[in-house]
Amino acid sequence: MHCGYFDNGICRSCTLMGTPYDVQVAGKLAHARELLSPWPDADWLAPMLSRPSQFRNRAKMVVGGTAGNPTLGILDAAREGVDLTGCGILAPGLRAAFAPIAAFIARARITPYHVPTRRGELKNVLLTEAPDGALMLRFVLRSTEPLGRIRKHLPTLLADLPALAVVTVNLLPEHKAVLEGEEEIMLVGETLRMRLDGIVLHLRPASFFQTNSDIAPGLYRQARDWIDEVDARSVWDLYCGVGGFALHAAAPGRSVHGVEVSDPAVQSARLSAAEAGLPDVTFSTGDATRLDAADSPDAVIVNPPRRGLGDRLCATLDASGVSTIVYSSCNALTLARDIAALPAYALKRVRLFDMFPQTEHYEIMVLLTRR
Ligand SMILES: C[S@@+](CC[C@H](N)C(=O)[O-])C[C@H]1O[C@@H](n2cnc3c(N)ncnc32)[C@H](O)[C@@H]1O
Repeated sequence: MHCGYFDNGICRSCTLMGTPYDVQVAGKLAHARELLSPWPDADWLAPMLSRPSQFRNRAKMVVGGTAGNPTLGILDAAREGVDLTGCGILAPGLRAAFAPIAAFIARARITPYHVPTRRGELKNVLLTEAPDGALMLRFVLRSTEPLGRIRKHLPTLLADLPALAVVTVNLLPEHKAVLEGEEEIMLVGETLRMRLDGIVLHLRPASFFQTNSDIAPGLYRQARDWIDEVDARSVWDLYCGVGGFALHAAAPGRSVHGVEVSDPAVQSARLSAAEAGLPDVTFSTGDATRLDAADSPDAVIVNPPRRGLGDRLCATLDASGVSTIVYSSCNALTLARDIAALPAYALKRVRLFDMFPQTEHYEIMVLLTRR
């Protein structure tokens, strides 16, 4: 894949842009093999490959320019807006939505936030596309000043962009280089329905979702297959987010319990389980690292953020009665560190999922069984 923004030095986010896709995947595999070389007996499954372009289901666009002529993209070295609406890794439905959104910003006179002068309101536009094309749009604002005009012009935006299922305003009053703030004002809808493999996962505005809607179901299927193989009767899904692993692992005679620190994500997961008619799939809000494995299940699925599980949870699991761990990670460095902290387990299988083409990042899933 080639990208004009990359070639012209406008955006360098995709660090592997221009490298042939097979070379990218070979490099990621070599990186993972090196990190997991202390466990040479592991069986490596063929990697799951992505389409190399148009795979991202989520756009995080920094807004620059003027109210009349906004840019959606990034900020340059001088902190001025640069348009990236033609970004080739974004799903086509996201790209098609940018023009109506920019027209709406102009119509509702929402002044983009200008970092050098700390003036203006609109900081970011966050857009997520469901596999069926439905969209969730979030305007990250410094204050509620434009809210009246947003409400007034919203019907026109909805007419221009009928795929919009959820529209919100997120408030980020601080001058911080973060994506979003704590407060969310719901304007249209509640959740985006992310249908994967026939299972609907309800996504609320600030919750995590895997960024590649083709790879995500492959990830969930792989975990379910390994759990099925050992015929686990009880399963925990730690760091469960909106419940993708848990809902896919559901089976007759099996109880699944998800634990997640974000309460809105847990509410979404519960809604999805109820709609799917799965009473044996339950969720609770909590800190996975503080779990007590006294009533340990047969199997545990873990999918932590980049920092990994850490010493405490590894020690709890290592001393538990859990026979199988399925560990899905977006950071093979912390994964390798955590496996080393789980000496009671043997690394049986490894599979790479190319969730993030054009970058050095990848998702990797391993099967660990108690020795
Ligand atoms: C990589 S995401 C995985 C989400 C989910 N497994 C999925 O497939 O969508 C990591 C999740 O861990 C949650 N999280 C972070 N720290 C946590 C903790 N200490 N205990 C429980 N959940 C945590 C985050 O809110 C986020 O939803």
